[in-house]
Amino acid sequence: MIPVEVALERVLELCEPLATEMIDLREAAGRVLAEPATARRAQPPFAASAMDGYAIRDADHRPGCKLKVIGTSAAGRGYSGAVSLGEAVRIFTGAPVPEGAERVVLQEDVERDGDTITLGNSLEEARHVRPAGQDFEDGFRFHPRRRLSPADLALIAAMNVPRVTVHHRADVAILSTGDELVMPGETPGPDQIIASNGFALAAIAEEEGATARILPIARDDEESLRYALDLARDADLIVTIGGASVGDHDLVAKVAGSAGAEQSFHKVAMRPGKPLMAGRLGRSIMLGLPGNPVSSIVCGHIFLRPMLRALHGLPKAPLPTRRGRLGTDVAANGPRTHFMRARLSDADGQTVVTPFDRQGSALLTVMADADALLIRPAQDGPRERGEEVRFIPLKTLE
Ligand SMILES: Nc1nc2c(c(=O)[nH]1)N[C@H]1C(S)=C(S)[C@@H](COP(=O)(O)OP(=O)(O)OC[C@H]3O[C@@H](n4cnc5c(N)ncnc54)[C@H](O)[C@@H]3O)O[C@H]1N2
Ligand code: MOO
Repeated sequence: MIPVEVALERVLELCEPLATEMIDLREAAGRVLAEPATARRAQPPFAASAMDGYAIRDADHRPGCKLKVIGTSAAGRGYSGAVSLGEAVRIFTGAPVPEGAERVVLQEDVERDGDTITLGNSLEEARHVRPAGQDFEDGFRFHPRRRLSPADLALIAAMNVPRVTVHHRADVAILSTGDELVMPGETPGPDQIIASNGFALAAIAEEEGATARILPIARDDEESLRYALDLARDADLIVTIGGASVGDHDLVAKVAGSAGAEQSFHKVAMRPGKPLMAGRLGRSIMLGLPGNPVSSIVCGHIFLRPMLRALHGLPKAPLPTRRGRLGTDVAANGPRTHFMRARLSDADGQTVVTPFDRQGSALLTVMADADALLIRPAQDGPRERGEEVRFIPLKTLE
């Protein structure tokens, strides 16, 4: 058994950024730029008004000053002339500030009578002009090391960049193994259960921006497993579920090995998730997850997410952890890092992490309710309520 950190390093060694492709910006949400986007113009490209009002000279900015309105500058249709002393141009938010004008007075601060405006007594200090290039200059390079967010897309669009170069989405093939499994909606025999884990793993993969396909269930015989692995041979990542342990029917390592898989490791000092394995099979990376539902989902978070991030071009790193206070006493931990399913709450601005009483690796109801995985390091002693602990949030957007 190797420690979780070492196992993660090993799986990440298998993951290099995928090839790149150019796509329309409209398709780029959640993708990772493989090359910087370069602004093809400054923003704003001209000094622009930040308010609706009148563009005037600084020297005319006095209470009671009377100015002649000589034209209009609207967004998309500027005023081509210049503003001299004693003159003003009607201007709207986003419109180019005409030559000569140095500030914009709010329309609320003037009185207009025909073509004349009179500045009021309480004038604002602010110029209400956005200088050209205030947001970014022409040639500005943008290369965030994150999945493109809604704001990132708007920024790239504003840079007048309609297409971007990104890493391919990882193609993840998910393969459940076991004679006991049938798909939801089928009629299980008396000794059968529903293959549930693939749905969680596919969703985790898709949340990370990968495409996921759930392959037909492989039976507990070598031929069926070989056939299923063959269906997955074009995948970037093959995730097998079950058949990873030491039972007579746990054939994944054996069949993958005879198909030419190079195993990086098998068995990790973690709970749940001990019989995890990883390696390479042909052009694919292979991640063999234990069959117990909670084990497979926890391994999906701890290993699959960082692997997909690396394949998509993000830095190789464990999932970020956060700090909180224990909501209850916990007993000493054993030799494996324990990822305890836990609930988060808030007390006086501090996050409180309370592990569920029931931690069985077959309890999907508990896993589904968990807000976080409380991390209990291997061999950690007993801990008391209120002590600081680390956890991995699972439901970040709620
Ligand atoms: N003698 C030992 N027995 C076991 C050990 C061990 O070290 N020595 N490890 C235990 C641990 S820990 C785990 S975890 C499990 C994992 O075993 P496998 O990966 O071989 O998984 P299976 O035996 O195939 O299945 C375990 C469990 O999960 C159910 N399962 C499998 N696939 C799915 C699926 N896609 N959806 C829903 N449920 C699934 C399966 O029916 C079993 O109930 O081994 C322990 N045993
Ligand atoms: O490692 Mo198993 O995943 O404890 O249930």
